[in-house]
Amino acid sequence: MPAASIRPLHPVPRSLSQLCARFGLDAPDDIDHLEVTGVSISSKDVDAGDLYVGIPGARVHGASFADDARADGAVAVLTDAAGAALAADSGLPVLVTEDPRAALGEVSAWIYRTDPDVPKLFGVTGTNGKTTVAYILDGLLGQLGVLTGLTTTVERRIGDERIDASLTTPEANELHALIARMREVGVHAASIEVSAQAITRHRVDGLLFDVVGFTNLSHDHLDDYPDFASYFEAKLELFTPERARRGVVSLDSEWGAKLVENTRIPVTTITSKDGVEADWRVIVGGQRGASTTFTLVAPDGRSLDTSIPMPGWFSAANAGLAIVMLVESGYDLDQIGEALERDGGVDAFVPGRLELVSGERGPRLYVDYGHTPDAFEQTLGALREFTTGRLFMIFGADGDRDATKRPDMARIAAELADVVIITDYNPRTEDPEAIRRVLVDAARAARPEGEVLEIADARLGIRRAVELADDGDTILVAGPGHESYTEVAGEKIHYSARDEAREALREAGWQA
Ligand SMILES: CC(=O)N[C@H]1[C@@H](OP(=O)(O)OP(=O)(O)OC[C@H]2O[C@@H](n3ccc(=O)[nH]c3=O)[C@H](O)[C@@H]2O)O[C@H](CO)[C@@H](O)[C@@H]1O[C@H](C)C(=O)N[C@@H](C)C(=O)N[C@H](CCC(=O)O)C(=O)O
Ligand SMILES: Nc1ncnc2c1ncn2[C@@H]1O[C@H](COP(=O)(O)OP(=O)(O)OP(=O)(O)O)[C@@H](O)[C@H]1O
Repeated sequence: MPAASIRPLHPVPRSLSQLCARFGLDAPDDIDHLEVTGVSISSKDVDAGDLYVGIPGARVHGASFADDARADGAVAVLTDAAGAALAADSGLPVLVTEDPRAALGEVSAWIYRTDPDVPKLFGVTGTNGKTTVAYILDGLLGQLGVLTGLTTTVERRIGDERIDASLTTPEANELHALIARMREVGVHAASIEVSAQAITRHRVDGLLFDVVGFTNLSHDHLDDYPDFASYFEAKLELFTPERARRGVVSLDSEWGAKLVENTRIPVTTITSKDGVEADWRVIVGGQRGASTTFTLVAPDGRSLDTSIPMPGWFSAANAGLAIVMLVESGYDLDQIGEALERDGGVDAFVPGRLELVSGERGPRLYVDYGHTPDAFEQTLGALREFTTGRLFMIFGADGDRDATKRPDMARIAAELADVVIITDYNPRTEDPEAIRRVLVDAARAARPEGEVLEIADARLGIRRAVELADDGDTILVAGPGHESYTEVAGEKIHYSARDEAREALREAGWQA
C-alpha cells in the first residue's frame, strides 16, 4: 500500500509529561517514562510512538478508534471530553483539551520541532490558480538551484520522494511531519497550497509563512461558507502577523483590493489588468497554444521579459505573482531574470492545468482542472485567442460540492464555447442525472440555438468531441485535471481524462 503521509525518518522524541506541561494539560498518572515521536489523527495512519489525536468529525469521533491506534503503537490519546469517554477503555493515557483540532497545529509543531525557520515557507491562496502558482514557485526555485518541497492538490513532494494528495492542504499533523522531513533532507524552501477550508479548519496552524500570495476570489465553496464575505474572511486570516511575515496580493479580482485594505501584514500588489494601479505589473504578450510571453515590471522600473509554458493571460499573471513572492522573500529580481533567460523561460509543468495532450496534427486538446464559473470564463477566453476553428467544451459538475455555481458554469460554457458536451463528473453521492439536468437546462437557456449535447459517460463525451473536431479546432475537457478517479455513489472508480483523451485522439487517427 502506498504511504499515507510523508514523515521524518529520524524524529527526536519528546516527553509526554513535558507536552502536558507545555500545553497546560492535566497529566495522567504514570506517564513520566513515555515519549512521543509523531502525531496522527486517523486510525489508518498511526505509527509506533504517535500521539493519537481524537477529533470529533462530521461523521464520527476520531477517539472511537483509540483501540486501533493503540494496536498500531500509539502511546497516548489527546482528545476532548466526549472523546475521553470513548477512549477510556483503550488502555492508553488520555489527555483532554477543549478543541483537539484547534490544538493540533501547535502540538504537531512542538512534537516535530518545526518551529525553526527552515525551510522558508511560501503559502498560496485564492479561488483559482493556487496549484499553478505553487508549481511555478517550485519550478523557479529549482531554476535558482534551491532544493524544494511542494504540497498541492496533486501531490506532496520532497526531491524524488512523492505521494498523491487527498486534501488540497494536508491536516496540520501531516503538514508538520512533511516539513520536518523536508528539514531532514535539507530542503530550503517549500511551496504550500492553502485552501480556505484549511485556514478555517486549523490545518496551517503552528506555521509562520515567509511570504503568502493571493491569486483571486470568485464563486466557489459557498456550500462551506454562508456567503462571499465569510469565504473572503477565511482567506484574509492567512494575511495576519500570526501566520505570515509579508504578502503579495493580485489585484486582478476586486477582492485583492479588499484584502489590501484589511490585512495587518506588509503587502505588495501586482496586476495584469489594464487600468488597475499596483506596485508590480504583468504585461501579457503573445498567447499561443503552449506558452505565453510576458513582461514583469517592478516598482523601481526594472523589467523582466520571459515566458511560461502554459496558455492563457492568467498563466502569465500566476507566473508574475510567483516571481514577486520570491523577490519579497529576498531573492534578487535580476538573478531570477538571469535564470529565466538561461533556461528560456519558466521551467514548470503543472499536471492537469490546461495540459495539452494532443500532438502536432489534429485538434488541440487540453485537460483542465477548472471547476468554477471564473475558471471556465478565463480558460475559454484564453483558448479562443488562438483557436481558428471551433471551440469544444466538455464538462460536468462535482457532486456534494457547492451546487449554486452549477448554472453559472453551464451558462458560461454555452456562451463562450461553440459546442458544449455535458457529461457526468464526480457525482459522489448525488444523482448524476439531476446534476446534468441543471447544467443542460442552464446551458440551453443561455444559448437556445447553441449546440449542447448531453452524454452521461465522459469517455464517450470526449470521443464525440474528437470525432466532431478537426484541425484548427480546440477541445477543452474541464474538471478532472490530474485526477485518476471519479467518485460514483460514494465509490472511487479509475478514470483519467488525460489517458482517455490521448486514447480518443489515437483512435481517431490523430497524434497524442
Ligand atoms: C469538511 C471537511 O473538511 N472534512 C474533513 C474532516 O472530515 P470529517 O469531519 O467528516 O471527519 P470524520 O470522517 O467524521 O472523521 C473524524 C475523525 O476520525 C478519524 N477517522 C475516521 C474514520 C476512520 O475509519 N478512522 C479514523 O481515524 C478521521 O481521520 C478524523 O480525524 O476531516 C477529515 C480527516 O482529515 C477530512 O478528510 C475531511 O475532508 C473532506 C474529505 C473534504 O472533502 N474536505 C474538503 C471540503 C476540503 O477540505 N477541501 C479543501 C479545498 C478544496 C479546494 O482546493 O478547492 C482542501 O484543502 O482539500
Ligand atoms: N489566475 C487565475 N485566474 C483565473 N483562473 C485561473 C487562474 N489560474 C488558473 N485558473 C483556472 O483555474 C483552474 C484551476 O487552477 P489551479 O488548480 O491552479 O487552481 P486552484 O486554486 O489550485 O484550484 P483548487 O482549489 O480547485 O485546487 C485552472 O486550470 C484554470 O482553468
